[in-house]
Amino acid sequence: MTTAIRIDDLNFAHPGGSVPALERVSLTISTGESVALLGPSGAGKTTLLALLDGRLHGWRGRVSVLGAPLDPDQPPPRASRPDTGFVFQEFALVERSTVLRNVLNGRLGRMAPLRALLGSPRPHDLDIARTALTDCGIADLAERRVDSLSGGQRQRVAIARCLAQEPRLILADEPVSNLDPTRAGEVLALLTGAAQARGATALFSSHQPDLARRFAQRIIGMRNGRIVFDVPTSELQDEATAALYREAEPMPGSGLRAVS
Ligand SMILES: Nc1ncnc2c1ncn2[C@@H]1O[C@H](COP(=O)(O)OP(=O)(O)OP(=O)(O)O)[C@@H](O)[C@H]1O
Repeated sequence: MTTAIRIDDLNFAHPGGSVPALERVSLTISTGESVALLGPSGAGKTTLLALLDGRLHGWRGRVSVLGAPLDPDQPPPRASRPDTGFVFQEFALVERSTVLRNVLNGRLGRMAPLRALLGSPRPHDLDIARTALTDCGIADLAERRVDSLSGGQRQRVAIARCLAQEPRLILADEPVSNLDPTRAGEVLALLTGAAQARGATALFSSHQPDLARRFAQRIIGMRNGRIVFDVPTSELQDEATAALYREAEPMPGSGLRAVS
C-alpha cells in the first residue's frame, strides 16, 4: 500500500503564538484511508491540516504529501496543488457567483493558465463539475447564487468544488460543524464515500466523536499540539475520547472549562 501522508517529528509554533501549535507529531496515512482528527479547541487540528495543505512555513521536521516532500520555506509547486483538495470550515465560496461557477473554480488548477484566467472551462471541465454536483445531490441548484443557499447547501457546494478538483487527498476542517446531526451524517457520508469511490485519501477534523466513528476507519486524538492516540476506529475506547475533552484547559480569564 502506498503512503499518502508521512510526518516525522513535526514541530510548529504560529508567529506570535505563545505555545507550540504542533509538537513532536509523527504519523503515516496510507492511500485510500479515511482518517478523523479529534481534539478540543486549540488541539492543533486546523494547524495540522493547513500545514499539510502547504499554507504554513517555518515548521521543523519532515513532511511528505502524496510522495513529495513539503518544504518548510516554500509553498508547494503549482503543478502539485490540484492533487490536494481542501474543504474549509467556513466554505470559502464566492457568494455572488452561481453554484456551478463555484464548483468550476475547483477546476482552475487543472486548466491551462490562460483558460483559467479567462474563466472559460472546457466541456470536459463542465462534465466533471456537473458530475460533482450530482454526486453531492445539488444538481438542481447549479444556477442558484451561493448567497441564496442554506448552510447545509453551501457545505455541499464546498464539497462539490473539492471533488471537481479531482484531488488524490482531501483535507477537510470541521466540514460538518454548521449542520444538524442528520445533515452532518449525510455530508460526511458523502465526503468519505466520494473519497473512497475515487481511491482518494481523506483526513478530516471533527468535534463529534460519534460521527468520526461512523465515517473514519482510523481516529487520531490530539491535545495541546500532540497526538495522544492513533487507533483503528474499531479499537477506540469511549474513555479515550472522554478523556480527550474532559481534561480540556480552562479558558483564560473565564473561569470556565473549554467545551467543544
Ligand atoms: N494565527 C494564529 N496565530 C497564533 N496562534 C494561533 C493561530 N492559529 C492558531 N493558533 C494557536 O495554535 C494552537 C492550535 O490551534 P488550532 O486552530 O490548530 O486548533 P484546533 O484544534 O483546530 O482548534 P478548533 O477546534 O477550535 O478549531 C492554539 O494554541 C491556537 O491558539
